[in-house]
Amino acid sequence: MTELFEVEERDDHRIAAGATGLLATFNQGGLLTAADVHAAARICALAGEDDPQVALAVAVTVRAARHGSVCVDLADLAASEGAEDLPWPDRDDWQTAVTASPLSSAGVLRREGALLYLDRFWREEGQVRDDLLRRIAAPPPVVEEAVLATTAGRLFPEGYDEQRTVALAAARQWTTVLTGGPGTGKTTTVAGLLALLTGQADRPLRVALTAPTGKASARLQQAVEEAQAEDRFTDADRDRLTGLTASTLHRLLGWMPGSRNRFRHHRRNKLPHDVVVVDETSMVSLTMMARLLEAVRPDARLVLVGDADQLASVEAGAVLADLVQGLAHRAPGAVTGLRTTHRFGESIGALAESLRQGDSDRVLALLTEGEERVSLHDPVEHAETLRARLLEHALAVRAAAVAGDADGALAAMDAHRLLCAHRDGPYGVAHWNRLTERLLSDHDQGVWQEWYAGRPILVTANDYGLGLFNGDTGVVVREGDRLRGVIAGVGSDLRLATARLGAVETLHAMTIHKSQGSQVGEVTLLLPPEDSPLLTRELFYTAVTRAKQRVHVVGTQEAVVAAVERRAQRATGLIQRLAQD
Ligand SMILES: Nc1ncnc2c1ncn2[C@@H]1O[C@H](COP(=O)(O)OP(=O)(O)OP(=O)(O)O)[C@@H](O)[C@H]1O
Repeated sequence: MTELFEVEERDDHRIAAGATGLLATFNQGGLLTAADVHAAARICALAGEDDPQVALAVAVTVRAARHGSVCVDLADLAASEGAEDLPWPDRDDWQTAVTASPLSSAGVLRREGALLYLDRFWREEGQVRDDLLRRIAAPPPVVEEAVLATTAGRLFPEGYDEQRTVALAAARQWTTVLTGGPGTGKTTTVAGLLALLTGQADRPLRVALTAPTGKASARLQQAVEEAQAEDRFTDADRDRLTGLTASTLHRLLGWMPGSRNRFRHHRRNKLPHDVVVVDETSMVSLTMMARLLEAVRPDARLVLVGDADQLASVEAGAVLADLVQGLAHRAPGAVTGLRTTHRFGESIGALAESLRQGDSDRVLALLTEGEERVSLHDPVEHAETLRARLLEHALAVRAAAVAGDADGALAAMDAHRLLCAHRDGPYGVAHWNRLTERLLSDHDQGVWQEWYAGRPILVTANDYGLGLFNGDTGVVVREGDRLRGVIAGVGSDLRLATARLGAVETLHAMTIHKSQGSQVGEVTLLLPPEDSPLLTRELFYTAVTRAKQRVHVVGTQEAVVAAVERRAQRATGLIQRLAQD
């Protein structure tokens, strides 16, 4: 389905002043925004291109990137539901015009079969493909099979068979994509794999544990350390694995001031690590994957861990899902999957699995069976209960924060979260954050300003100086007569004066996109109406799998069915390009 906007007023900011021809028509028709139109007009002007069909092709390619796609299939777009009434150019004429354009000869526009790219994404996708296939074609690492088998038998005893198979495969090759839903033992496998690899080495291995967000990388480190505390690991294993530190991908690659997509480590200055484990790979954009692959030494193990059924990265690409599908044909051994859930109560696991399979009848049945851990509530009938739940949790966070109990406040904050698909409007995070703060201030006069004890916060930008990372969460706590922002960390929390906290949002409610990489006790998932274009299976799955104990879905049955049946589609060419010789 193609999402169009409706022009609401004469000076709607999405309407481009001065646009003409097809660009103006598609802008007024709600497909292109002013930004798409201006970008296309500028690119065409620089190349001396005045064919309106080419300008339209550039604009829809720019638009696609805004929606997370790295390319666009012109013919598909023209035929897509919702956009049929726009005056699309004839498909063949359009392709011919694009091919003949000076923008194509200059390499600004790139074709790959039916797909049209802007140069940057075309190059990045090609680079990801080439680097991966080069790694996969290289002679495999030399391993001591006898030692490997004995150690694997100890680290992965009976009951850990699935994980043993995956860890052994990863030990025997340079590149592994390890997929699995929540609680399937991905971290357990990584912890065991690291011990297997250090057991093979005659010197301490340099291991990088990394993830797209600080929170996710810290969680990985903590989970690996917890797994290694188990009896299956010997003191010798633990000794060899001391000093593991986790960092965000940006920090691992060496973030440079003033540059978003260029890093200190690259093809000519590789990372020193022998093993690089990336968690939450579904959140990694095409651009970051390209930067990572070029920086990893060819003789370093690379393990890309994630859940391919989750939402894709905020920025363009759907790399993990593409690798799972694309490599399944090209290099099946490189993709390993874990299926058995070890953590969830039966019902959350079953709900996640039915969502993964797209079985809307089963999803509805599970939600309405009367099971305590997963339930569906009508938005109107449930409104009062939802408000009461939000207030109850907000009061619990506040009580601990006012008492100066940072651990208690952080724990209370992670006991429940309201997850929304939208940022704005009646189903959006902004509305529900405001509402919760109003409920809280009706109850407690101390809550009426921006900073108050018990304000849960979400960091929205990296600040390397302060050690804050996009996605970190925390809470404002009273400390004597001052307020402090306490950001949850591994081992120790970070305490900062509230004045130093720049890019933060209130976190009584959170978007599902931003919830990726985190888990909480209970989730209340507020589904938007069935016609919301954001309502997709991946969104639903991601929200449900954030919960450790309980999921309350608030929405109509129609919204549930629409969510299960609609896929979040992104146009990418990686699967096809991985198949090519
Ligand atoms: N084979 C197994 N048998 C029993 N328990 C297991 C097994 N594998 C893992 N577990 C336990 O299940 C829980 C989930 O495992 P783990 O954290 O490794 O999964 P995960 O896939 O990394 O989860 P997530 O990504 O959702 O955090 C842990 O408590 C772990 O100790």
